[in-house]
Amino acid sequence: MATSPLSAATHRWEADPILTVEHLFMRFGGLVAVNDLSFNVGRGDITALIGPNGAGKTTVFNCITGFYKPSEGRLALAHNRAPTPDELATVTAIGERALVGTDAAVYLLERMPDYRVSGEAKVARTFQNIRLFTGMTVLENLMVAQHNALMTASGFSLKGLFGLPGWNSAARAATEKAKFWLEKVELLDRADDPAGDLPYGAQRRLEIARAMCSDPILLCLDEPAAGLNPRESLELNTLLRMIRAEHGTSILLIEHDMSVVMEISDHVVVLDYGTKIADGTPEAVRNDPRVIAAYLGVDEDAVEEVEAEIDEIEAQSGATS
Ligand SMILES: Nc1ncnc2c1ncn2[C@@H]1O[C@H](COP(=O)(O)OP(=O)(O)OP(=O)(O)O)[C@@H](O)[C@H]1O
Repeated sequence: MATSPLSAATHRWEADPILTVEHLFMRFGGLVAVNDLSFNVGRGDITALIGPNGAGKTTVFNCITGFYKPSEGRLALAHNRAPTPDELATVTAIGERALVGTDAAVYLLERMPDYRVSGEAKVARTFQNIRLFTGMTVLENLMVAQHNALMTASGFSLKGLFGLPGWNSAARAATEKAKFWLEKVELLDRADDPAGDLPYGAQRRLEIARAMCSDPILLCLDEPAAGLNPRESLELNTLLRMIRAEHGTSILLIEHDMSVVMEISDHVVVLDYGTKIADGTPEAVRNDPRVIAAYLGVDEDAVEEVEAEIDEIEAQSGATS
């Protein structure tokens, strides 16, 4: 993986973005669910997209992962290194969905259907409501996730039925990868059980394992901590840190659980009514009066009041330290 030299003052999402969202709009009839949204996801970062209910977070995920075609905007995903302005201008102008070079590639996700976003651009996602094949075994769920690789190995023919070597080795590799991820999410001993029999927290981990079986470079998780107890939330933090550290996978997550967001994120982007109201480190965002106002549900006039209160609290804590 190419890395950029980072000075202490530079954030990864500025110096080496893996995803650049520019002027994204999503309209449903008269409703503007996402309104001129721009932000970067840093390569190797854990980035959280947060905001009150109905702020537009899932809609942003649906645009990134090809489930929705955005009304306007550019979503550039960069493999290996960020594209130069020239490369970005070229791929935009020629109307192609990607510019693939020998050392790097850039994909314009707004031009791609969901199966290409996952298969070619290598973006995987999980959903707010768990979507496992509950009647299949835990292992089978991870094999299905590798369907594309196995189909390619089969030459889209009957090679698999005749046990030809290419297909056999691909099937072996898929089983090994599935077992690897089952071990990482501590579900190897449940491999042969129906996925629907797993407790809720384990099903959430299985979803993440399934997404990782497609070797994503960007993993998008929609509320991974929803419904987890505090111990399971801590285990989730450990799992996501491991995925980032050992696999270099960048992670973008939507999350309401602030203990997860503040604990593991490098970067937090805050939406309210489809508009970005804050973008920075967890510390900066936590103390941002607009964020506090949005979460407390106070109107704009009250923001200055909240700001003054924060200033006062900070002045007091500064005086006592
Ligand atoms: N397919 C759709 N058709 C019409 N309106 C939609 C559609 N999808 C989302 N919306 C609307 O867009 C707005 C943003 O919804 P979205 O689900 O993206 O918010 P969210 O921030 O993910 O909310 P939550 O935290 O509750 O999941 C809401 O007003 C929602 O009703």
